[in-house]
Amino acid sequence: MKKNIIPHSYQISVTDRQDLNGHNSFLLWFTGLSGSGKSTIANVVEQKLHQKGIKTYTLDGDNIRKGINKDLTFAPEDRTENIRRIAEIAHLMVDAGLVTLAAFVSPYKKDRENIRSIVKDVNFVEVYINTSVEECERRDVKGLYKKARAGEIKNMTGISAPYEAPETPDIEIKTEHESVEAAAQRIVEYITPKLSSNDE
Ligand SMILES: Nc1ncnc2c1ncn2[C@@H]1O[C@H](COP(=O)(O)OS(=O)(=O)O)[C@@H](OP(=O)(O)O)[C@H]1O
Ligand SMILES: Nc1ncnc2c1ncn2[C@@H]1O[C@H](COP(=O)(O)OP(=O)(O)O)[C@@H](O)[C@H]1O
Repeated sequence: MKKNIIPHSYQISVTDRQDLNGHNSFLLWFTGLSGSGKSTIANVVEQKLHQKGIKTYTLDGDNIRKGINKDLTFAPEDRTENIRRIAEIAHLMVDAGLVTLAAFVSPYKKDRENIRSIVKDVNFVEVYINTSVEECERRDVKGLYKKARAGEIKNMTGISAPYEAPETPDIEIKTEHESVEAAAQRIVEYITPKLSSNDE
């Protein structure tokens, strides 16, 4: 605890907010290479949850790297800071009672472990979107792999920067063998018991 920062105790707790919402809150974290399918699958999962009346919010590159983290690059120490800040934001969102989805490359194992400690283990569901770099490069949704091969982008994950795959993710999706719809449905089925369980 930092000196002279004394927390105020508020009367409304996360449990009160969850009771009002009628469901628990937690963080669904998607990790994988650029173009692996994180945003596509997270988007369908969020739609399915929304249709069930679940309160959600999705954090991704569009609302984070263009906003609060626009000062950060793709150098390793900046990626670490990127993920740390996102984890702190996600922590606030989970505290606010939202099922929070986050889709970031998050290539370093130690950074993903740090998320787990920030939001607490019980609130963290790790989804590994496992797509080979060959397939991501074939899709090349944003033309980044082409630029990386041409040397126009440095530190491109999978090409010139590492991706440390999760060893024991909660859910693993191999997009070369599973459709977007099937993957999203499997994720929703996995988290459904967590929405209403009281074993926090
Ligand atoms: N060098 C390099 N490596 C990887 N990705 C790159 C790079 N430069 C730009 N981009 C684009 O930025 C998106 C990844 O940002 P993240 O914040 O998810 O990255 S990280 O978690 O900090 O590693 C990633 O978005 P997604 O394609 O949605 O994953 C890319 O579009
Ligand atoms: N089974 C699948 N799951 C997810 N995406 C898939 C799948 N098959 C093909 N794709 C395509 O791969 C691309 C993934 O892009 P995107 O979701 O932006 O990836 P990321 O967010 O990981 O960078 C999309 O064009 C999507 O339509």
